[in-house]
Amino acid sequence: MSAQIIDGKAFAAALRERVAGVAASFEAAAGRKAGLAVVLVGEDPASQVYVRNKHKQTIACGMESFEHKLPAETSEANLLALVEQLNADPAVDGILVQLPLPSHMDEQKVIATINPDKDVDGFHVVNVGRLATGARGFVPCTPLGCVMLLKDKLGSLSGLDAVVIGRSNIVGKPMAQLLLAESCTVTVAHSRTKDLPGVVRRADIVVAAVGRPEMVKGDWLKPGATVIDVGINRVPAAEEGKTRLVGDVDFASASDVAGAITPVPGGVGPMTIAVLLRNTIVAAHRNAGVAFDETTL
Ligand SMILES: Nc1nc2c(c(=O)[nH]1)N[C@@H](CN(C=O)c1ccc(C(=O)N[C@@H](CCC(=O)O)C(=O)O)cc1)CN2
Repeated sequence: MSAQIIDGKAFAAALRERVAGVAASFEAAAGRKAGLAVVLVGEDPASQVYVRNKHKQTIACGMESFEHKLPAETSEANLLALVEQLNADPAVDGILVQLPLPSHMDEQKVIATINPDKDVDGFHVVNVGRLATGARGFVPCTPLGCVMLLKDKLGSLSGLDAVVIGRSNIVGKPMAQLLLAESCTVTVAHSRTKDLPGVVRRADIVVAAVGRPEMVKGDWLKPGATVIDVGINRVPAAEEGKTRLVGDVDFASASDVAGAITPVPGGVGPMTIAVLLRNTIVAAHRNAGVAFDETTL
């Protein structure tokens, strides 16, 4: 293995420290803590873990955490009413509805009900438009975390060739917008891309967000490329009945060719919640009209 490991867990811990410092000065200036409301519908085991971790880390950063857990059979109307209530609550600076939602709910309709200025997930079409046009808004947490890791490793990304594999609204599309804003030459590849290995081999930066375990192989990479693995896939482990977590990149072969690579777990995943806390403290300042230099986060 020759690649450097990009330690997302350590970077996320340092970001949370900075958020905690800013949260303390926000409380002193505003006379209240910043607040994050997280809504979980149903009992998806992975979502339960993510929501529990969001709650713990929000408290640890000195912010208020408002958890709302609704049964899987809750009607969409009930969920929309809760979102409206959170929109109107001055103690709530950020609102996050954990995805995926049960199949009887329209995710886009639910997201569209969140006040865009409390949409710390950055999924509302208003924030999607703001990102696309370079206006100030909220940027989805996972892609923003990936860009933070890339800039920390490479410095300026200007002029680099980037390939994003995957075109989801949550990761692929905003990732492409962010890399474009950093003056990369961006290609968005997907399941129908012809000669995917050939396309990936041109890239200085590869972001894999396709949801297919260990799909990207070492011989797809340009030597020295920086590889960001967004995949979180549970696959059977060697031991009977156990599972293990792998990314969308075949770490063993890729780390022989890449210059730097994020591991799974411990790479991009921890950045998602750290950036959520960052977006929440930014939202609190904007909504309360308290000035601070957002570039320090
Ligand atoms: N409303 C949202 N829903 C979902 C989002 C999101 O950003 N907003 N992202 C994902 C889930 N997610 C946060 O919600 C998330 C995923 C992964 C991690 C993480 O720390 N992963 C660890 C491994 C954890 C494990 O063992 O399973 C890692 O990669 O090291 C945190 C948050 C979908 N839903």
